[in-house]
Parts: sequence; structure tokens; C-alpha cells
Amino acid sequence: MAKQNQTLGEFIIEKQTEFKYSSGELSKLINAIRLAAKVVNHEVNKAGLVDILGTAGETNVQGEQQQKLDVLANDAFIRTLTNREIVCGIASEEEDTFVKINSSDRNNQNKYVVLIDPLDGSSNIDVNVSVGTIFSIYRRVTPVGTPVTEEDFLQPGKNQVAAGYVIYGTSTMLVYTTGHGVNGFTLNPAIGTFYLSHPNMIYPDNGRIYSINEGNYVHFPQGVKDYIKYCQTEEDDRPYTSRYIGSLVSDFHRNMIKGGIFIYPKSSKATDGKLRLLYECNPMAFLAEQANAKASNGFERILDIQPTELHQRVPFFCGSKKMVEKAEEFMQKYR
Ligand SMILES: O=P(O)(O)OC[C@H]1O[C@](O)(COP(=O)(O)O)[C@@H](O)[C@@H]1O
Ligand SMILES: [Mg+2]
Ligand SMILES: [Mg+2]
Repeated sequence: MAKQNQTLGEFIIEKQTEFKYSSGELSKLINAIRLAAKVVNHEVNKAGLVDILGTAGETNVQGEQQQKLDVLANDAFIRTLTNREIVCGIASEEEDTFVKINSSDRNNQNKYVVLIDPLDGSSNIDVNVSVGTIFSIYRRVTPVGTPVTEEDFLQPGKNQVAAGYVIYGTSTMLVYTTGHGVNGFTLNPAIGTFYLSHPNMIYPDNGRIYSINEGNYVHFPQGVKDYIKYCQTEEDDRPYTSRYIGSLVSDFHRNMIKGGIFIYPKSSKATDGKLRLLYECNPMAFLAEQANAKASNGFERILDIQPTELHQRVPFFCGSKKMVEKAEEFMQKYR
């Protein structure tokens, strides 16, 4: 049983002993992510003091201007995971294609691949609003001992063995699941240790917060427009409150604690929406379902979607079960 204020390190060991056949590889991997998160946290906290605000001058495969912190966080996670030789491949929002980790054959004995969004909420970096990191872990499908292929990354979200995020906000937290509930750990910056502060996190079944970039309203599908109107109507426990931070991790975290729905729909400007299936929607959907919530593309369960491309985008409806079901009802009307 998770004990309040248990350290993340203790929790990882305790959870490992619960699995008789566990090789300890996943524990080492979560530990490495913990370390990389601390490295990035250190940089994020002093952004503005040192020259890490602003753009890096490069454009990533999505055609987005890379922020200096995007690049820094990407390097920190790839370096930390590579040096510990515990994964056989990494895919990242900031890398055109997946990175094969095979400095020596021994590396290929590893059975996990990791997909990361090293810095989520990039548009908020320079304005001191909370940002995050998102990670997703799979067991490879190709034989151990052979170089990884794209097939190892293009797995449906329901195959994830672990997923989580780090939020660099008023405090720094690491929140993750290995398919046995969701637990949140807060970093004590004085001693650099994560402590279990939010055991067994559960989304309220219903909520009163809706979170969507209404600036795109005119481009939204009619179902989404109708749902927004529903949220704003003076009836029953409505109107709901509108909250939109613009960092997926932060909007998700708030909704998980308070109850709410986050929607990034497709639009006439972005026919598949904006968020990436593999390293944004799948990990958040796994966490949501483990916390008794729901995640779909408005019609289909996110975790059932068969990926076809590393950086593909999907419409994203995620949050308190009753709210997502209501939004899906509106979408169904126009299917
Ligand atoms: O500015 P918009 O269009 O509302 O988009 C905000 C969304 O884009 C993101 O910033 C995309 O993630 P990245 O910052 O990792 O590219 C999400 O965190 C956020 O939910
Ligand atoms: Mg992101
Ligand atoms: Mg990002």
C-alpha cells in the first residue's frame, strides 16, 4: 500500500517487488526519467536568468519553431536514457524520426521503447506559465537483439506499459501509471527528492470546468460549437467555468484534480486537430482511464487507435467521464 510521503525511489522498488517476474528494467527506466526531469526542472526554474528563453532558430518536423528549452529538454532526456542503456529506441516530438539506441549490441537486449514530448506547452515558456514533459513506454514488438523498427513505436495506446508527465509549475510534480492506478509525486527542491503527495489520483466523474481554445470557435465542427453552448447555458449546474492554460499537461492536471473536460478538436484549419497521438494523446489517455476518466477523438477510444505515423495528430476529448460522454453525444449528432 502506497505510503504518504514515501519517496519515488522507494515507491518504484516497492512496486517492482509486487511483480514476481519483473526484471527491474522498467524501474530503472522510471528512475532515469526521474533524473532527466530534475535536470530539466533545474533549467526551467532559472529560465530568464540564463539565456534559455526564446527560439533556438531551428524548425522541427512539425514545422514549429523550436524553443531553446524544447531542445534542451530533448537533449536531457535522450542523453539520460541513452547513457543508462535501458531502452532500445526513443521517439520524440523534436526528432524527425525515432532514435535507435545501439551503441553496442548489448543495448539491443533492452525491451522498452520510449516516446516523449520533452517540453509541452512551449508557447508558455517565455511567459512563465507552467509547462511539462510527457512520456509513454512500450515493450518492443520486434525481437530483442535486433535493431528497433518503426513498428515498435506505432503501437495502439492500449499496449502502453507505463505513461506519465512532469509538470513544472508552482511546484514540480511527476505523475505516472504502470497500469495500476495513477500516483503523483512532488519534488522537494531543497533536497531534490520526489515524495508521494497525491496517491491514487482519481478524476471526479463529473465537473464544472471546460477547457478549449475558443479563439478557434468559428473553425470548430458543429458538435463542438453545440457542446460549448451547452457548457455556457444557464441550466442545472451550468454555466461551467472556462479555463485554458494552453499547456496540455497543466490543463489535464487541473481537470484531474477538480473535474473537467479538455478538448482540442479538429477544425477547418487543422483537419486532424493539433495534438500528437503517440506522445501527447496516448499517454494522457492511459492516465485518464487509470484515473477513472475517459479519452476519445469525439467518437473512438484514443487507446484503440492504430497509429500509422510517428507524428500523426488526432482530435482529443479528455476528462471527467460524464462530461466526455456528453460532448460525444453532441459530436454523434453530426457524424
Ligand atoms: O495554442 P493552442 O493552439 O491553443 O495549442 C495549445 C496546445 O499546444 C501544445 O502547446 C502543444 O504541445 P507542444 O508545446 O509540446 O508543442 C499543448 O500543450 C497545448 O494544449
Ligand atoms: Mg506538447
Ligand atoms: Mg513539446
